[in-house]
Amino acid sequence: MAAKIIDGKAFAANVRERVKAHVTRLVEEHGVRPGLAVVLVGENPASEVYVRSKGKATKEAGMKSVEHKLDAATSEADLLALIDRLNRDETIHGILVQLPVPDHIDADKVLAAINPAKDVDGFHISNVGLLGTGQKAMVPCTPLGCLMMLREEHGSLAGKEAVVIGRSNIVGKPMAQLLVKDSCTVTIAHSRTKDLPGVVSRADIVVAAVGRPNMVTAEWIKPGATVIDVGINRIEKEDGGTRLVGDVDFADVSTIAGAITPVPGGVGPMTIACLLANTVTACCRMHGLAEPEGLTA
Ligand SMILES: NC(=O)C1=CN([C@@H]2O[C@H](COP(=O)(O)OP(=O)(O)OC[C@H]3O[C@@H](n4cnc5c(N)ncnc54)[C@H](OP(=O)(O)O)[C@@H]3O)[C@@H](O)[C@H]2O)C=CC1
Ligand SMILES: Nc1nc(=O)c2c([nH]1)NC[C@@H]1CN(c3ccc(C(=O)N[C@@H](CCC(=O)O)C(=O)O)cc3)C=[N+]21
Repeated sequence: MAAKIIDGKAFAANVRERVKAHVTRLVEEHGVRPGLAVVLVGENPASEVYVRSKGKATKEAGMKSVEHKLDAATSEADLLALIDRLNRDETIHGILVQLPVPDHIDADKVLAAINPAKDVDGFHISNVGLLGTGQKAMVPCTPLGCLMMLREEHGSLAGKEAVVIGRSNIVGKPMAQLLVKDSCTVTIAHSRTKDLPGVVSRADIVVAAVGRPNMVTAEWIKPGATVIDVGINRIEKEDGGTRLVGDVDFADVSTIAGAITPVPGGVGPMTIACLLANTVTACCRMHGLAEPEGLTA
């Protein structure tokens, strides 16, 4: 039987509506408007697309949106000075520095400079540590979006076998933490994993975050498993154009999976919706106001 296709775009639209409703309450009842600052260093066509769609979605949700586009040659000191200004700006509740940053800038140092309360990406070590110890944290947007879709699909995740392919700090590791927190039995696989197909075939839940087009095929998948495809890979078409594909061979895997996210239209839109949700959450925490329900981990 063909897999259910999880409509990330529709789910994200629903999350954005709920964010917008909460923003309206914050503005009307408390005179507070959540603000998000996105910082982009250098010219990266893909990053510019994301930054533009983040800005548009932020405004549509009724929030303040600020974009800082810095020259590729911007010094680390100048970037740190901008972050310091945004940290002290009371109209800004969320700060996101688009990754990757140019080689002459130390990304760890930049992330550590962001006020953890405004760290809507959840990349600051104090948020990483809070998440890892099961405390209230800012949770990275992509894994949070994946978790929301999995909870919607399954209700409780307790006792499920989950395999996360990829161990990056921005997707794989925080995804695994969230699944453990929801009582899954979690395996993290990576490039040195032996018998990856064998490991993946045990899973009730597969999250692929690798960056290799169509790597995961039907033979790896336990019948009925839920497959979340985080990968964003731009590949050449026969006609010379390009198209986006995930890390999962969608046509193949959807013949055996129980449910699957498409690329595009799956995890990507949820990432942006969760960024807005995190900005509202950060704003509420900063002002000691009630947080939106169902929009945090
Ligand atoms: N939809 C969205 O919102 C987002 C999508 N992405 C996409 O998700 C993908 C992953 O991103 P990110 O985590 O940043 O990528 P990284 O490159 O940081 O990490 C990739 C991971 O995949 C592992 N890996 C590489 N090759 C293999 C292999 N052959 N078998 C098993 N594991 C392998 C690597 O292992 P090792 O550690 O051993 O090198 C690494 O842990 C990319 O396509 C990216 O574009 C990312 C962020 C957001
Ligand atoms: N500090 C930081 N935080 C991030 O969250 C971050 C980052 N840096 N660097 C780059 C990655 C990538 N990322 C995506 C967001 C949305 C889509 C998205 O909306 N994708 C659409 C398609 C978009 C298109 O057509 O290009 C979809 O999958 O349907 C994809 C990828 C966030 N990232």
